[in-house]
Amino acid sequence: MAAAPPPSHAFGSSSGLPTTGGQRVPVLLPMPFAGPFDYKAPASMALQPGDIVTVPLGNRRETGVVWDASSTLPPDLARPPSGKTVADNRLRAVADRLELPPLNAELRRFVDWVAAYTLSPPGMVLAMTLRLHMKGAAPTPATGWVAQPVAPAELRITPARQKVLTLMQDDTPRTTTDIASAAGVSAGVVKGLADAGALRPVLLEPERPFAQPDPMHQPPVLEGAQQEAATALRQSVQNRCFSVTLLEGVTGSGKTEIYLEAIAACLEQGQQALILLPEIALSAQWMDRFARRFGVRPAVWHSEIGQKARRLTWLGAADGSARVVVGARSALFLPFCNPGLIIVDEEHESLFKQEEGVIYNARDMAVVRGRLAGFPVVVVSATPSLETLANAEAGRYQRLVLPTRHGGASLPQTHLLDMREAPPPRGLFLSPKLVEDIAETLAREEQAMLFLNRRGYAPLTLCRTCGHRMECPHCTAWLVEHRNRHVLTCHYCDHTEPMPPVCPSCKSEHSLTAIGPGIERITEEARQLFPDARILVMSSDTLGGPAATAEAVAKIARREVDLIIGTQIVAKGWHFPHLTLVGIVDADLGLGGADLRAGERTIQLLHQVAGRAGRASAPGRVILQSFSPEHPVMQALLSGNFDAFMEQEAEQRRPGFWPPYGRLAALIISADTPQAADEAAAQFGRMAPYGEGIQVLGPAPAPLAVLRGRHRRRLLLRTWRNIAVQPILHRWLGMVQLSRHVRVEVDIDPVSFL
Ligand SMILES: Nc1ncnc2c1ncn2[C@@H]1O[C@H](COP(=O)(O)OP(=O)(O)OP(=O)(O)O)[C@@H](O)[C@H]1O
Ligand SMILES: [Zn+2]
Repeated sequence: MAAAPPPSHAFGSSSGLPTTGGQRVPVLLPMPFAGPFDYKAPASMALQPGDIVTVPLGNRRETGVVWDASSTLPPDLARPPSGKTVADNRLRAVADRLELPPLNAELRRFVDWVAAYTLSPPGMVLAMTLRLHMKGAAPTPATGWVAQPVAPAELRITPARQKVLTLMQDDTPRTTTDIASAAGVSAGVVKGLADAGALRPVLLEPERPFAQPDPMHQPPVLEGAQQEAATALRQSVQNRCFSVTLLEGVTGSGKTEIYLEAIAACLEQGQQALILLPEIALSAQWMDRFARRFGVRPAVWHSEIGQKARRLTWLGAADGSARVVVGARSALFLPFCNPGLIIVDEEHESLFKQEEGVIYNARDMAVVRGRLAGFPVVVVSATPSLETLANAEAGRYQRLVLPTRHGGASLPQTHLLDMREAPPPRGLFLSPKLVEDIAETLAREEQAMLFLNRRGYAPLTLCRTCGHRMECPHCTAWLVEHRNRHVLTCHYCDHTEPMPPVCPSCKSEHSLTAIGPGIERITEEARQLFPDARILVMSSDTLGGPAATAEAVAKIARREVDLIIGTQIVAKGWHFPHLTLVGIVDADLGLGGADLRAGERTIQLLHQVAGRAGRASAPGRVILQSFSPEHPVMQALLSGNFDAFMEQEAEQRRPGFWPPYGRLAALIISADTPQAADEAAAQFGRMAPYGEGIQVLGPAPAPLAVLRGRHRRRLLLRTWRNIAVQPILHRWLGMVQLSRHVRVEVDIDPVSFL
């Protein structure tokens, strides 16, 4: 863990651009300090902002980045000045400059900006861009050998040595291993020749792992609206300046196809493109598609690529050899040297919000990066968020719309099943009508899909005798039964325990009962109903990783599956041409709770799932099982009038200044005991900012009042849109003295209200 800074270092600003040795330079370390620390450049070392260096910190050595002497932040975001300046004679010296490409000015500004916007220590944002082992991070250029033009006079020639010298007459640099195997000698012979001065060391070309995508490899033939949209996107890339475009289109309209054209334009002008996908592990089809269009696969970035791939991709971004990177939200912090475009696909996805560490929304920060560096950003969705729609309406974003499915495919027909009128038999969850439709679909040899966004067997286990509920010992949450594994598990903290043989409270036997369905239970029901159907379950519990997911998807495409049962994994942008029926087991799930965006989120998810049906020639159908078919969300899904629904949402949020018509920031206070949490929350409540257009809601216990053993309270700051929340929060946080056991998280533009 980072120790407190040693006294000889304090953050402070220094003046002038450090370009010559001997000067004071600020160095930002990837740690939770408030800002950079000053160091002294050794006389022999000319340092520039952006250089990656190692410096002493306490008695350790740390990697950091030479930072800018003065802040470039707008006044709204600038932090109050802090710290004192260390006297010149007490500065410690920078130890070393690493052979790595420096972080350019745009990226440094971006790091500062994200830190200031999210109220995070800048070093923690820097840590996201330095996510690789810096030591030995540069591709140590392999050393090779060439023959000296004139062999040393005293060289002893053996037959083995002669073989090497003959081989090396062509002047091609080779590694020791290559020489040994090509000449059929041992490595010792090569080494002997080198020691004797007959071979001269040369640096070999660094490894170039990224094949270059070819924009002309296989361009599509575009039709009417597609053509127009592609031309507009190409144009914004060619303009080489900041803009944001919303590419909106019904599922299957060809949005992906169109934004690949924007990437082609970016490649044609020699720039790099970044595509952010909400769940990169689920992008097997996307990768294939990219390869069909451009002839090669793109570079990939997410938290699970290995250390070597991480290093190569980072360097490829920095030296420009990685021309296209597709990644999860963290790819946004890669050090691109020549970025020309960012695409945010499925921009409405809440997965773009990182909820831990630096709490940020990658979609919004992508727009910031585009603005700071002057390139276009394209956000893509079939069901754009209200934030994005409002930006389009206000003219801040351009809007391109693809109104119909590609190739004459029609959108699926939607049917609402009122579960109060046609309930399933007791203890079961699929209504007779849905069962009948699945049977018909399977009889036609088409595929069907059942969607339920709940892992496991049952969300609640209850004792029928005493009413005891099986709850997580560390969280305010029920334990979810996973019958396949014979366990109960908490989906918030992963606490897992075996299914108890008797009720832990009243000790009754055979009294614990599963309440409600999870996907395992639906699968059990489906197996009984359709014993001959080939069923495939898609959830994070059944698909171990990207490879298993890719294989599952390929099986569906090969028609080796009749019925797919899945959680939200099935909602991703899959293209299953033989799938014609989608059944949504519990359409109301997700509408409860105090979430501001519950309706919006539900409609986005269900629309996305529905969009998997009927994407090729056979028409698709969607069946929604609902206990509240009159709900506006159900009615909108039925009519397909997404715009009208979002207008209603807007009307509900506008008067109360809820986002996007006002700003929100959440404070989440957590402590070991409920008393400590209450006390800290009350202090924040007493110090709450006030004023015209500023309101604080709470404190109140968080819906997840206990999480991983910590007691949580929430406050919500809501302001008018034209009020910046960061200065208010700085002042507020500065007024409350917290004990060491209390933690406060700041969540700007919260997406989760748990
Ligand atoms: N102009 C075209 N030429 C050939 N194929 C096309 C064209 N446009 C779209 N397609 C095909 O139609 C299918 C749907 O297109 P695509 O996946 O781009 O739509 P989308 O709008 O991104 O869909 P979703 O939102 O459901 O993910 C894909 O198989 C795609 O290859
Ligand atoms: Zn838990």
